[in-house]
Amino acid sequence: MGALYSVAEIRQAEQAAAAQLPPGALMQRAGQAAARIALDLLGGAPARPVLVLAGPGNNGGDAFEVAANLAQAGVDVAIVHIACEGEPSAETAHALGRARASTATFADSIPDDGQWSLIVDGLFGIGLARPLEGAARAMVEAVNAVDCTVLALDVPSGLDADSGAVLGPDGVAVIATHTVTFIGDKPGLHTYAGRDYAGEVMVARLGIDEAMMPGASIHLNEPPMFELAFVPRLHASHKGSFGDVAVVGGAHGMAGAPILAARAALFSGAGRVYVASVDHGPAYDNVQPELMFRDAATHNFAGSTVVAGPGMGDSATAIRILAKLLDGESPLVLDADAINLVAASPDLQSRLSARHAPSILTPHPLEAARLLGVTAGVVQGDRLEAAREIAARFDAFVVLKGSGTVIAMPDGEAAINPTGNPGLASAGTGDVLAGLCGSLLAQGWPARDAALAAVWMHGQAADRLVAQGVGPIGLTAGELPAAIRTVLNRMVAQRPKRGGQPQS
Ligand SMILES: NC(=O)C1=CN([C@@H]2O[C@H](COP(=O)(O)OP(=O)(O)OC[C@H]3O[C@@H](n4cnc5c(N)ncnc54)[C@H](OP(=O)(O)O)[C@@H]3O)[C@@H](O)[C@H]2O)[C@@H](O)CC1
Ligand SMILES: Nc1ncnc2c1ncn2[C@@H]1O[C@H](COP(=O)(O)OP(=O)(O)O)[C@@H](O)[C@H]1O
Ligand SMILES: [K+]
Repeated sequence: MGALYSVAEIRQAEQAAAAQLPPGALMQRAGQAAARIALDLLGGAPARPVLVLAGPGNNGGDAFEVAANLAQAGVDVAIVHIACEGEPSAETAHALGRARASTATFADSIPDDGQWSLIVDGLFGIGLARPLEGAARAMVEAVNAVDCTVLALDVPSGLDADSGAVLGPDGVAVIATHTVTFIGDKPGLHTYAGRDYAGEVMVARLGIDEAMMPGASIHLNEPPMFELAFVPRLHASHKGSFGDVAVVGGAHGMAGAPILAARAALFSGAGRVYVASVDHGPAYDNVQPELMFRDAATHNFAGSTVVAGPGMGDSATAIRILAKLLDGESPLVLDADAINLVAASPDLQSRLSARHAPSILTPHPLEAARLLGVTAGVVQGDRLEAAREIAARFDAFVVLKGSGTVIAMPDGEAAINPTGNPGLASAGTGDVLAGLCGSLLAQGWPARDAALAAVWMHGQAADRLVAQGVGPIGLTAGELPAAIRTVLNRMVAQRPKRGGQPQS
């Protein structure tokens, strides 16, 4: 499965492998793998030269190997090198010698009028220690101003491989169309700014055996992580077999938010779905008359999975209802205002931590920041750490939303979601996700699998809609439930077979 490794873990694997190999072997393999990908991207004899940017460290060494290999393959290559102040590593010095001995030419800076068939970014990799300044910064800005295919070596220069943040308050990083990353995949390529800067990510393992890699605690959220939880339905089933969901929210002026969550629950297979309004909500939904409407203050939630928060507001009634729900035994999804209410109340926080039934929290970065008592900038600067911290603090399953949503479990396991697109950046899509999480819980899914599958399907549904021309611009939250239903039924149909008795 798609393991993601921290920089520290990659360094550990690199050292273990290098100890068993001739000097420079890993860098040579990195150069060969990247040159193969570069030749594929060029797709035949290029009309224009390839520009290779080589930094002061070993990322620059990889770049020299790529340059030498491309030159050997008959490609016209120009190299711009930022030399290091001291001595380069032995393998980088060797790679530089190979590049100098090849037909590649060296220039002091990127020519203003240069036109390239491909730019190879070998400025900085996992050794990036501080924001880019001076010549390096100017070079990155020049690359980003050119409309050209850009292949980043290991990591787009300027991007933190652990967090997906661009280094520095006003930092810059290379916007690559493709990234070939070495030894193992890295979380920062898939979350926060990472998806925009890395482009398509390819992993070159450099011949390092899986067994030599450290056990990963972070994975890409892909179907093998959760697909066994999809169960085909038995003929001998009825609506009571698929659980009840009650969505609590809908303060004055916010009646639509719980309805979106409720529709998502209905379209993803919950047996019965209620909307419990905190503020005298509508009597029925004429688009989805299957939904049942109740008063949250008097509704009996026993036996239901509860999704609390969409449009819930912060009234005394909302706080009282939330306290009761936190003390109850129903599986809970807490979203939006329910998260804000918990963040503002040490009393609600201790009730949440003390729960025995599963809780899934679905904060966006600002809601997560309120829970942690920090700014949204701090959360975004290390999304994995923020999600894990909330999961540990409240013994809950956490979905930290945004590009590259992070899912963190109370036991420290974490995943980064690769599906979804900016079409989801519109009001109400989070309500749909909360309703989907609640629906899977109500159908008996373990909280871990429910959180992983809900996030993946929500993004996949948006990706399918965009592929059909429905978005990204103008995609509405209300269009998601039907698309989620299609994705879910496909997942059930494609689920790997498991022998044994029918499951009820
Ligand atoms: N070792 C191996 O077996 C393998 C390694 N591989 C490759 O090596 C890469 C890691 O190499 P690396 O450790 O040399 O770090 P790298 O990313 O080149 O940067 C360090 C240099 O940059 C400098 N520097 C840092 N930040 C800076 C800034 N903001 N502005 C200016 N300078 C800055 C820093 O200087 P210092 O901080 O020491 O002053 C140092 O000179 C890895 O990503 C992969 O591509 C592969 O070949 C596989 C085998
Ligand atoms: N640029 C993006 N790429 C991928 N997913 C996104 C993007 N922007 C938003 N999303 C997703 O859309 C949903 C938005 O949720 P939220 O911010 O709670 O909105 P709302 O409260 O309006 O429903 C989340 O699932 C989030 O991960
Ligand atoms: K790079």
